[in-house]
Amino acid sequence: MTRSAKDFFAPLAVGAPAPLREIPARPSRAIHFFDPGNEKMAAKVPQMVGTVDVLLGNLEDAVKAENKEKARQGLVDIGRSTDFGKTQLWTRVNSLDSPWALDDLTTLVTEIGDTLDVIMVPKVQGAEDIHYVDRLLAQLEAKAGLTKPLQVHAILETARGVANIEEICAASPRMQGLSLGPADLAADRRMKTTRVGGGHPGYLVRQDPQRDDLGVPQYDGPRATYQQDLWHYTIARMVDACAMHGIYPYYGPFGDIKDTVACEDQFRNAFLLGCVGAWSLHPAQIAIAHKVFSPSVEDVAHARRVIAAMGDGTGAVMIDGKMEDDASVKQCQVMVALAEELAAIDPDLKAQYDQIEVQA
Ligand SMILES: CC(=O)SCCNC(=O)CCNC(=O)[C@H](O)C(C)(C)COP(=O)(O)OP(=O)(O)OC[C@H]1O[C@@H](n2cnc3c(N)ncnc32)[C@H](O)[C@@H]1OP(=O)(O)O
Ligand SMILES: O=CC(=O)O
Ligand SMILES: [Mg+2]
Repeated sequence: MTRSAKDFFAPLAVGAPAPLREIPARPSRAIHFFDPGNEKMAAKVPQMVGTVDVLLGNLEDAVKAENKEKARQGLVDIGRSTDFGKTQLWTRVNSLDSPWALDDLTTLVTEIGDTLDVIMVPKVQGAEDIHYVDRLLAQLEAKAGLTKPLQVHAILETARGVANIEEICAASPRMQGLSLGPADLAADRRMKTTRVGGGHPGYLVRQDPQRDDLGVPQYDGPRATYQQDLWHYTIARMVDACAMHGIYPYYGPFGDIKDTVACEDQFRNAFLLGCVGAWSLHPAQIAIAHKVFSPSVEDVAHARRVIAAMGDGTGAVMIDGKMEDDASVKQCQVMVALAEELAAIDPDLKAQYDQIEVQA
């Protein structure tokens, strides 16, 4: 049964911290995955602090079954020994139907709960999964004496999860956001792909056939094709569900590490539709995500001009031949607010945005 509105912000265990009323808008352009049980990767984590918005210790898929405990302990060690500064530390625990999820949550919350910001829960099917995690986290927070509630991020990677997307977002005040999990989602939906995210050359639309002088279609003549985005529908649903509930949508993994161009395109589609970040699986993908999910200097300059010209934000003005009004100024405010959040943690970006004032 759904909790009453009054109970929604009450702690779910005696001694647990009060739930957040609002999810803080912290920059999270790249959520960088590392395997804490892989010595080489783990050794790089302290040097990566400050170079990426989020470092995520991954315990789920991509960690071999025999290494699950090692990865969990590796994350505890990293959490204890690293000063993360403004970089957030997230984890992805094993799925709730696995033999590891309970120990993942119990160990991480009690050992490094004060260092962790967000717990990513994979393969979320419905509100019941979030309710389970919500109560368990409250009990563990109380046990560990934590003063700040942990946030929860759900991966959308089952057909049932997509069908229940709104109730998942609404299930707990801990809900921070959703990520698209295109690999598991493709398998669960029985899509006929074998990739981790990105497009597919077979998913396309084809230009109509040219016609000859008599109007007869030339079916064997040249016709352009345009590859389509397999993920448009799901990302659009995520964006609406997240916006409705005051939480944040993210594109997930892009598995073709060498195809940096297509990765950038896929991330940009997600950014333009409303996502705030994407996963980085390899150090090479961090710069791509930072570039794509930071508004361009040109867009910020334009947005500031519109805001300045619109005064109190009502009415209509012409700028460079285009009509701007109450609705476009709101889009500009979204752009400028994001630029300000990012400038606060990224000195290079701040310098670029500050330059706009000089040129204006
Ligand atoms: C569908 C899903 O669930 S997606 C999420 C789960 N998947 C993951 O988390 C995958 C994470 N990434 C990886 O495991 C690796 O990047 C791989 C397997 C994709 C590629 O690894 P490699 O073949 O070693 O890549 P490559 O040789 O280019 O690595 C270069 C260096 O970067 C390091 N590196 C690679 N990936 C990472 C990473 N994610 N974080 C930190 N360092 C990394 C390597 O250890 C290597 O270090 P070295 O120069 O000291 O030897
Ligand atoms: O976990 C991510 C996915 O794409 O599956
Ligand atoms: Mg997955």
